[in-house]
Amino acid sequence: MGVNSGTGELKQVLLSQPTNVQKGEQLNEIAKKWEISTIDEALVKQEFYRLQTLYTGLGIDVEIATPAETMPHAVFARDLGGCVKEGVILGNFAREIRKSETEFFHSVLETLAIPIIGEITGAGTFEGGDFAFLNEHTIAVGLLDRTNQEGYRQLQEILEPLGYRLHAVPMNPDYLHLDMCFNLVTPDIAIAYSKGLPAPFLELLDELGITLIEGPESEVFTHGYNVQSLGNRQVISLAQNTTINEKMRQKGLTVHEVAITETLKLGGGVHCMTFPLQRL
Ligand SMILES: NC(=[NH2+])NCCC[C@H](N)C(=O)O
Repeated sequence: MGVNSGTGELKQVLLSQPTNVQKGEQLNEIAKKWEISTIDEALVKQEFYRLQTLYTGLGIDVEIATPAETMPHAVFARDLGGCVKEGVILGNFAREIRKSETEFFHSVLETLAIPIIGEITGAGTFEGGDFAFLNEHTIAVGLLDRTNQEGYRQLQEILEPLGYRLHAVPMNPDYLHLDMCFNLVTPDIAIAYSKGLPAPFLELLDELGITLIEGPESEVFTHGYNVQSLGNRQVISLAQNTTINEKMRQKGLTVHEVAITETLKLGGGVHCMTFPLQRL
């Protein structure tokens, strides 16, 4: 079980069914241009089903969580925490409306017999959208709108004794999470809004031999960088993001397109919706 990289072959994921999406509040700058009460829940459900079907069709096992109606943002299961090969580190949501998700996902993971190796607590906040493997031993942690210094410190306390090296990536909070700006798609290629990434992080990527497929700031807001790596040079990406999809194909990647537009209005995409449970 477990996840030992960001680009190993994806075998099992956790998705969380959308519920009551209009009852939330818009929590981030990316989502704020849409009035939440106008979001079409039936369409969001259809899109969820589309993603689920795509995963299943690709031979990836999908576990489905069914959150309570009080958890309109739980559809972004990624944010529950981080998964390494030893088990899951549960996060601590920064926004009040998402706090109850931790207990919910805790029980879901227990039911699935997934070990929980730590939890961020107290003044520390950490959301899984900020957690990115760079290689088997190196993990980048975004410090934007949701994960704070104390959350990062607690993560170090949990992961460094296990042999992981962590790197903080402070960025503009308007971009919400690291996974809105940066995603590794093969062991040595990432897609990124590079102008938004801090210089020490760009240097680290260079040292690790990771090259970038780059794009403009506007693609942060169209969820262009929020792709899901499947391993074996394959990714799931949004059908409408033709420019970034073409750039990935030019690098020899196989891009599986999914038609998701309505869910994006809540400020998350395919990567945010997917919590990887197992990669080989
Ligand atoms: N990993 C992500 N980028 N998640 C997006 C989360 C969006 C959600 N509406 C929130 O603001 O919390």
